Amino acid sequence: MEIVGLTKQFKDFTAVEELDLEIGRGEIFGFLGPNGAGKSTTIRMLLDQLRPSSGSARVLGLAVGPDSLEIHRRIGYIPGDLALYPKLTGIQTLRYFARLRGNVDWSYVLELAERLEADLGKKVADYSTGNRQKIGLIQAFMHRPELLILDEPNAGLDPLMQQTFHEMLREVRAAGRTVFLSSHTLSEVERVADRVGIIRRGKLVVVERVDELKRKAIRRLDFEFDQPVPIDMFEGVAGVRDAEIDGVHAGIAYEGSVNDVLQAALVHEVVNLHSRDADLEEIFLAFYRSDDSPAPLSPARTATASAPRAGRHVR
Ligand SMILES: Nc1ncnc2c1ncn2[C@@H]1O[C@H](COP(=O)(O)OP(=O)(O)OP(=O)(O)O)[C@@H](O)[C@H]1O
Repeated sequence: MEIVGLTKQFKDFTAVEELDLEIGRGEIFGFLGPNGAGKSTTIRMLLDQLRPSSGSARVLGLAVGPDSLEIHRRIGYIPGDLALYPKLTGIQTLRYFARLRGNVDWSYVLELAERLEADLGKKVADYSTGNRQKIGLIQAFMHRPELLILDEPNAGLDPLMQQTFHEMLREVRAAGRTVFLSSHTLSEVERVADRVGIIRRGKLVVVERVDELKRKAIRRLDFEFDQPVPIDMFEGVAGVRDAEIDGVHAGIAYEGSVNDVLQAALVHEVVNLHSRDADLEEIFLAFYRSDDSPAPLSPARTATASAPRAGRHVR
């Protein structure tokens, strides 16, 4: 998928501004942003449901606009506000979608329904949000599309079903097919996506590999030593952003490789060591902040800005 300068103006309000993005085949791309950031507007332009004010997009090598019929044939899609016929049962709904699509392997549909534990017997009107979403997922996956465009697909799924859904996404990737997954929750995207793009107030503020973001994030180590250690023992150690030394305890915030931190620590006898996860949340929150300050330029810079001041503290 290639998006170039995509812009949507609603009167004098710019919902999406000059969006550039390339997504490769076989990739799970997480499109993250707070409510109202412009995710659905972007997706609706990709689907040709909304005309861009300027810019263009190609999906599966085809031009959005002129080739949209062909694009729709080859993709699977869940809209943010999935509308289903309330009087049909789940199974009737899926048969209807399968007929529209043509060439759907019905045994695969039933397999998906079983994996997602979808209740197909009830009328859609009587469905819970989660079950409605399951029908949405099955219809998006049923024809094994080359590209899945999923707008907030996780809504209403319980944790177990989210896991099943993530497995399904990984299978899609393993088969060389592509996923464009919009979400406002970091934890979902972090678990499955190869790369993320964060959109804020219509602008793409960062596009980065998830593992790269994690690598750049601040991490924490808590040491316990067998005897009190000097308060300056981590001073000048590469990557150390903050050191809180309190007798036999040392809490270290660092970025990059852990080796230098460990080397500096092992000068003394370590009796206990606790490592805390990379604080990706901090990075994302910095991008999400809705104040009027300019968006951060890079995740590395954000991590630096949101990290405690370098130096040492004595409690
Ligand atoms: N038809 C429209 N006319 C005017 N403004 C609109 C229209 N559609 C969307 N917007 C505005 O564009 C902005 C982006 O909306 P969009 O639905 O793309 O956000 P989103 O990132 O999908 O958010 P959410 O997570 O809440 O679904 C919002 O401020 C919204 O009010």
